[in-house]
Amino acid sequence: MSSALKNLSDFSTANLPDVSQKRFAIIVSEWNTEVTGALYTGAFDTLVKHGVQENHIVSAQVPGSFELSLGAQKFAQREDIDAVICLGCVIQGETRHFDFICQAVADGITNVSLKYNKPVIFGVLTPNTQEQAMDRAGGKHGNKGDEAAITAIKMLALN
Ligand SMILES: Nc1c(NC[C@H](O)[C@H](O)[C@H](O)CO)[nH]c(=O)[nH]c1=O
Ligand SMILES: CC(=O)[C@@H](O)COP(=O)(O)O
Repeated sequence: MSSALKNLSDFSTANLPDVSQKRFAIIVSEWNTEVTGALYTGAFDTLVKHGVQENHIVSAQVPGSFELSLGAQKFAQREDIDAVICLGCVIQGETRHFDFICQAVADGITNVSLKYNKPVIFGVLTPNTQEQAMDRAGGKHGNKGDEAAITAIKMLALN
């Protein structure tokens, strides 16, 4: 189902693991900060809502989504971090730069997750327009940050 028909904040919370002692890092891109800020709020609030202690959440900013992979790696390599959530918004421009960033960050985040055997969540919006972005950052299609946070929690159940 495409996100146009789905609410990103509508997910099952059945059988969630106890995350009261788990530690999370949230890495946020500074590009399109009005969008990524809303994603961050959604992710942070969702983690706390489902049992994560606020002082068990560390946050960091990177200049753009392309830098999310390295930012994620700096926290994924830490023994005191159980999962990493990457938040960004790459909006299509006039050139193919969009394509290179999106592919690089998707591949990079995947590689970090596999290298450190930890959940590193792709909470990156790749819309065509600012409106599409806002619709997915707390608008009519929910909040990708909520989805990223619950995904991190669910993946820790695999441990
Ligand atoms: N255009 C967007 C960017 N561009 C910047 C890159 O992410 C990167 O920081 C730069 O290429 C230097 O390495 N980043 C976004 O997150 N969103 C955009 O729409
Ligand atoms: C996704 C981007 O980097 C974008 O903002 C760049 O815009 P353009 O492709 O018009 O240079």
